[in-house]
Amino acid sequence: MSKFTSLKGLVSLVSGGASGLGRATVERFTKQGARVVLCDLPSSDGEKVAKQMDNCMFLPADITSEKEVKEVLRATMENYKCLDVLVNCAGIGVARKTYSIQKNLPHPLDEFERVLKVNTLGTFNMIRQAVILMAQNEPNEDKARGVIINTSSVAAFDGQMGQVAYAASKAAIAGMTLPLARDIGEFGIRVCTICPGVFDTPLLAALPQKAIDALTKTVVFPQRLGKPDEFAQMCQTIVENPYLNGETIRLDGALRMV
Ligand SMILES: NC(=O)c1ccc[n+]([C@@H]2O[C@H](COP(=O)([O-])OP(=O)(O)OC[C@H]3O[C@@H](n4cnc5c(N)ncnc54)[C@H](O)[C@@H]3O)[C@@H](O)[C@H]2O)c1
Ligand SMILES: C[C@]12CC(=O)[C@H]3[C@@H](CCC4=CC(=O)CC[C@@]43C)[C@@H]1CC[C@@H]2C(=O)CO
Repeated sequence: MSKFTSLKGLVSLVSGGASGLGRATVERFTKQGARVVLCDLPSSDGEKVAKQMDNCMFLPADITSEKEVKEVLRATMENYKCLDVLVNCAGIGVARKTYSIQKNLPHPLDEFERVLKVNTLGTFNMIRQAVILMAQNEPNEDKARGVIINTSSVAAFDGQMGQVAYAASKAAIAGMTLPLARDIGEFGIRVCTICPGVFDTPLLAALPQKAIDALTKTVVFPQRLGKPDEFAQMCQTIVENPYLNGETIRLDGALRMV
């Protein structure tokens, strides 16, 4: 069977794999026979989560650290001799308006910088180093060597009040998709980005229940929160469809955040 027609045997690196959408992706990929490196912060549940799955190892790193990501990729090569798929799920959010008139305070610059650093710079740091490994792979009959999947958000297009930093960071990830595909297509590496709507994860759970209910009501159909495995299923689809490239895919039940 040609490589990338199924997840079986593929070496996959999932950032943010200790929680939420990333964890669901690790679970689905390992169940489908992939060998998975779970990358997450040292303070995360990464070790515990990896131990619960077959063919999964935890390699701690902060995705914003060039040195730590380099070590994760070195260890991936040492253990698995290659890297076929990268799924960038690691990310953070912050709720902060551009100016609080009550406190007479503008959005803290360091907070804006932190969100952009983790979400956008961290995603690119993973990509720029993973490409080096993927480009060494033996190509399949279609000359394919690797697949990269990024996580943006519907907030990239319908950012809500208080999401200026988050929306900027996610719009940048969506904006990177096509130029990345153009840059690394010559090496046989495809790049797609998923824009989730509202998914039932610990990140979302930080919202008050009333806010979650209000967001859920704005989903057209099915009117419910997305299941993390539905995100993971989209990742599997992207890997297994050789003609999907350079595309940003909304996965949101036709939600358009107000
Ligand atoms: N849950 C949603 O509704 C939703 C909607 C749209 C987009 N997203 C995006 O999907 C991704 C996953 O979200 P989630 O809901 O699963 O969140 P989550 O908080 O459950 O998981 C995020 C994971 O990323 C890890 N992480 C954070 N910063 C990191 C860093 N610097 N280095 C390494 N790991 C780091 C965290 O430790 C955590 O395990 C995020 O990028 C988020 O912005 C989520
Ligand atoms: C993920 C999303 C946007 C956010 O950043 C918020 C999150 C709900 C929980 C949050 C509480 C906060 O205090 C900070 C912001 C945030 C992490 C939102 C759920 C859906 C939003 C989204 O991106 C939809 O695609």
